[in-house]
Amino acid sequence: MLGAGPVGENVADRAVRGGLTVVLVEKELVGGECTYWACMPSKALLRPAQAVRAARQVAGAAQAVTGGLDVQAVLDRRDSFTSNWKDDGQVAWVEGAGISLIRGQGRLTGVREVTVTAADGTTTVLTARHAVAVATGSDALVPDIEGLRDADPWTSREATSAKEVPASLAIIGGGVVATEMATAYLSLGSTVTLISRSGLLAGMEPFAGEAVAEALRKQGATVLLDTETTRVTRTGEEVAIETSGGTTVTAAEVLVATGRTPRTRDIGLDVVGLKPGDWISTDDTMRVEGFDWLYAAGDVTHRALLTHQGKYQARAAGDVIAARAQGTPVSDAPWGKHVATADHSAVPQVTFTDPEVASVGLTAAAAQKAGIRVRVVDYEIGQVAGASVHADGYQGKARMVVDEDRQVVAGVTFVGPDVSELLQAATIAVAGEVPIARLWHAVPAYPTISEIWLRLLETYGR
Ligand SMILES: Cc1cc2nc3c(=O)[nH]c(=O)nc-3n(C[C@H](O)[C@H](O)[C@H](O)COP(=O)(O)OP(=O)(O)OC[C@H]3O[C@@H](n4cnc5c(N)ncnc54)[C@H](O)[C@@H]3O)c2cc1C
Ligand SMILES: NC(=O)c1ccc[n+]([C@@H]2O[C@H](COP(=O)([O-])OP(=O)(O)OC[C@H]3O[C@@H](n4cnc5c(N)ncnc54)[C@H](O)[C@@H]3O)[C@@H](O)[C@H]2O)c1
Repeated sequence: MLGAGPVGENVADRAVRGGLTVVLVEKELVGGECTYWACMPSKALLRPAQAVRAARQVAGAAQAVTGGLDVQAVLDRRDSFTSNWKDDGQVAWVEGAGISLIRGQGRLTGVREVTVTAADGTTTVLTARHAVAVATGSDALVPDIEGLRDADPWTSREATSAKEVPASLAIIGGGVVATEMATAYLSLGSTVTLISRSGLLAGMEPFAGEAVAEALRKQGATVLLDTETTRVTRTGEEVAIETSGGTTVTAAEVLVATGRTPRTRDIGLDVVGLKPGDWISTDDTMRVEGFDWLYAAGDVTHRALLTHQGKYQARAAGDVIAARAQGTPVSDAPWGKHVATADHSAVPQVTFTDPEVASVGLTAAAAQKAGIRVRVVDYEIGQVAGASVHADGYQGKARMVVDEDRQVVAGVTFVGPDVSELLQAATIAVAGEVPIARLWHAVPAYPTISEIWLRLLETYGR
């Protein structure tokens, strides 16, 4: 098993539970990007401001919040979530799960063969009886913008692990990392400028990015949309970012948040006939096409660059590797035990901005593009009784995209404060293909924000 991020750990765990022996190879920290430089530290940076905002939106509680964030306490709490970038806890879990761990850079060196080069240069050759799985994840992509690499830019790693808050931060990109880090650093006191070559959160329902852009501006950020970055220059303590609009943005640091690139350049893909530097594509059992022994899961497959979805793929992969090894039945029809079917139509994602964006399944545009006859149902979440009790002047919007021919929900998007916990109900509706007629019988409790479901159904009609 190459890579001990959340995905590698789960493939290994499932294969061990299935009766196999597993060696996990890790070159940095057991727990991967998610634990140390992505999901956990970013959410730890965001949560304190969200808690303060929640209190400030409720008269009575608002009066109790008299100060600003304690920045050092926020950073200290973030450090506790990353265990100060030490992986002892995760190593203990690996050992407890009966998985062997070898530290070093792993490379494919033959059929079912991996060679691990340790930090001191010693090598260990491992030959698998059944399978090799690759879950080496992804790195931040730094695009070819003139001067950018020489300007010593931050990537998501520096943004999530910074020990000090820069006075000003320019962010190139308009996706999830850019918007979340803009939200976090604004709350920590930086002057933030976000430079996006498109609108924000492209690929989601348009009203999501529009709401986030408006909110970032209200919170004090400068948001430049449809703006290309043309040149970046660092002079001493300052970075100058020239843009297509003619504006030059200056900041103490520049964060590049322009997507990911697969960690496959140096893992021996050429030895097995694949191209180094490419994403690794698989079938729905996570087996690499053309191989009976090579599997991949998680970010490296480019199916859905999310921890929960990678771990879902990992459960399928670990279980199917064990089943194929033991000769037990394989359940690889859509929605079977050994396939990651949901990757195609039911991927949930929360963007932890303020307001939050929670979505699953297809947007209206994506559904139409897929040839589905859709009806779009929109509703203002603030009109739901539970939302008005939750926060004074609650503002948010929900969209349900209905597949008219199949009478099921193809996608749902919620934008608003604290909508993240609404998402699992939507995921169940989409993945479960629950008929609209039956959803009427899933009665949301009064007065909760979940009553948005009732309002969406009433707007749809029956
Ligand atoms: C800033 C940020 C915030 C994010 N927030 C969220 C979030 O809130 N929710 C969410 O679901 N997703 C989030 N993501 C995405 C999430 O981090 C990834 O989807 C997830 O980490 C993928 O897991 P993985 O195991 O595939 O890869 P990784 O976590 O990257 O782990 C891969 C592991 O493989 C190791 N490795 C690589 N090459 C080798 C080799 N040759 N030999 C040995 N070991 C090797 C690496 O050192 C690493 O430990 C975020 C991403 C970023 C950048
Ligand atoms: N809360 C979460 O679930 C969460 C949080 C952060 C990251 N992630 C995952 O991590 C992945 C990476 O996030 P991300 O924000 O880096 O990627 P992204 O794909 O979400 O956004 C990339 C952004 O960079 C822009 N861009 C791309 N190339 C560019 C260029 N050459 N010049 C200027 N702009 C350019 C794109 O237009 C887009 O706005 C995502 O796929 C996401 O799923 C998830």
